[in-house]
Amino acid sequence: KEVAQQQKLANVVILATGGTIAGAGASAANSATYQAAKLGVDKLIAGVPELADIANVRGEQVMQIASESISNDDLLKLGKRVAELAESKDVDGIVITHGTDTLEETAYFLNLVEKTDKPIVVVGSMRPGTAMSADGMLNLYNAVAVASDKQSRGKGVLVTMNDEIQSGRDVSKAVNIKTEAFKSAWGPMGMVVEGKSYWFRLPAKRHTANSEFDIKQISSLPQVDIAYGYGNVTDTAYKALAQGGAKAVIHAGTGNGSVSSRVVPALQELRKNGVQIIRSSHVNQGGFVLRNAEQPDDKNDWVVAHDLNPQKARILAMVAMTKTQDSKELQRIFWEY
Ligand SMILES: NC(=O)C[C@H](N)C(=O)O
Repeated sequence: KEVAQQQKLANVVILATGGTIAGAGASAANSATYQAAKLGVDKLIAGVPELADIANVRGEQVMQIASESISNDDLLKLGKRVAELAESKDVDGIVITHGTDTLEETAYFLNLVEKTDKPIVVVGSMRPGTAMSADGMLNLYNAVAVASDKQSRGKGVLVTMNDEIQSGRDVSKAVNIKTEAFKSAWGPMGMVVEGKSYWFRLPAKRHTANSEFDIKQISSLPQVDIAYGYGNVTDTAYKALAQGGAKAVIHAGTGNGSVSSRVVPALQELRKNGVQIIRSSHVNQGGFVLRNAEQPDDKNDWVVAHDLNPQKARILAMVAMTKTQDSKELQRIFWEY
């Protein structure tokens, strides 16, 4: 009977990378003071015995770090392992446990480069497993439930936090002290309740199997950096980033990606020297940057990030620049993904 049950269940691999979901604090009262990336994947799985009721789960430790320390090389390593597993006949879905600080970046990266329809779900937690009302167990259970569900196929990389199913493209960490931490300007795609998913929306942007990018063809990512716009800003950071070797600078601009008159000449100069300038917005919910609004992008040969926040714009710029150095191509890619 047990064998028959196992045959019916989906095979889900949990790739663990660290983060608070693998964190531990000194006392149950420590919900914010703790060390991330302490528990191994086997302990995470053993902590949620109910996983065995919804999937045949096995774990792999890909790395063990807090997500603020994730590098481009780490992204490539994780991305390549996900691609290998997605090609394997006996894998139906993949869950990635991840710190929440850069979870939105990794989820978007995978959304761009994994050529598969199989569910890929990225999940984290806001409290360590040792804390009262820890959220990691339920988030992980929900992630495995969504990764096991045939309905999750072809919907791009997903994020399950706080009972919501979010698009890995749209979602962003919006609050850092609540378990309701992840928001998307365009709303969640669905809900997951007691292991069952309820879907309401589909992503309109290109992703995964329909993407022109393939992790198997990417061996390194170009350096792309971000500089922040604010009152009284100077051009020092922008120039320093270019001097440090940035191939593109994301302008984390005020409002609709507006650029201070003190910074405009430096950005025009950088562009003349071959650095791509990409205007994004650092407004918290729903930045929306349009070409030639606020700045003459056609004249300056700059690119706009549209609704992508600066950290997501960095991911797309890096991936796109593995294929093209042409600003018009870059802009097309920013509209399509
Ligand atoms: N909640 C978290 O996971 C935060 C942690 N600093 C991380 O991103 O790894």
